[in-house]
Amino acid sequence: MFVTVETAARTAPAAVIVAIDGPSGTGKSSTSKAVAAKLGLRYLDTGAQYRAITWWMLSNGVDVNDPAAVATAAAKPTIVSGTDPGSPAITVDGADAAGPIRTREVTAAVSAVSAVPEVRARLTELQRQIARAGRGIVVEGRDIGTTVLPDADLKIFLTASPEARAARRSGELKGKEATGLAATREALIKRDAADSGRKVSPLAKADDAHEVDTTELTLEQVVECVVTLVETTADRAGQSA
Ligand SMILES: Nc1ncnc2c1ncn2[C@@H]1O[C@H](COP(=O)(O)OP(=O)(O)OP(=O)(O)O)[C@@H](O)[C@H]1O
Ligand SMILES: Nc1ccn([C@@H]2O[C@H](COP(=O)(O)O)[C@@H](O)[C@H]2O)c(=O)n1
Repeated sequence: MFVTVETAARTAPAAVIVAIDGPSGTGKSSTSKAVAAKLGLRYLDTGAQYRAITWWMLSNGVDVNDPAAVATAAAKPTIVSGTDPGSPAITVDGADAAGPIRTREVTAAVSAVSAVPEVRARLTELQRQIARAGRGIVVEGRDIGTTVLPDADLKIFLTASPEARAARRSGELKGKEATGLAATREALIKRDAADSGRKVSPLAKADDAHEVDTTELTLEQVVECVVTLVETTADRAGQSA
């Protein structure tokens, strides 16, 4: 049963569990952080965990294209995720990994590592522990609604056209590792294809997820849409939100 908290800008059931999935660049992280902050919920970025384990593999000389080698090493790194939407943190063996996990090298290798069943089993268990460890939470990823938290109170599947996603990413990279729009578009399509095509818990929309096409929406409009869905879910459960 939900318990309502009234401390955030909007109110939400303290125990609500929200799963947000979707392809790369659809706005999962931005939306999840903003929704969690507005509703006083915790936030978990599961993509950061897959990036963190990938970074550890690369840093420790594990061949990321050798599934057996990745499987053997999967239990070795200690990954700790913060759940404050205002300052999402991630450490690997005690070291701050927030910066290194965002490099192009990690992005290029993460789909291969995340396809290894031993990696998924380990991180799925960690994600479930975090989700159940405290008050309500917004968890974002690729398989949250289908596999990690199939009993989530609310499931959202964000989409956007490849063109919109590439434009968003290119804007983000300006002045850093600047990449052309076409190359960015191809890279995200390739990563989505790998994530959708793997055998174990692929990127997929849960049957009971609400699909939100963000192509023509501002971030603020997407956040408002999801906050309203959380409130409606709470109302349906018989609580004020
Ligand atoms: N509705 C939107 N309109 C315009 N820009 C957006 C919108 N949503 C997110 N963005 C921007 O698009 C970029 C990608 O967003 P974000 O990182 O939240 O996506 P993501 O789905 O989490 O991506 P990934 O799965 O690759 O981590 C960011 O720069 C973000 O500010
Ligand atoms: N639940 C998840 C979340 C992520 N992945 C894999 O991690 C990659 C990086 O995710 P970002 O959200 O940080 O871009 C992603 O491409 C997937 O390979 C996953 O498998 N399951």
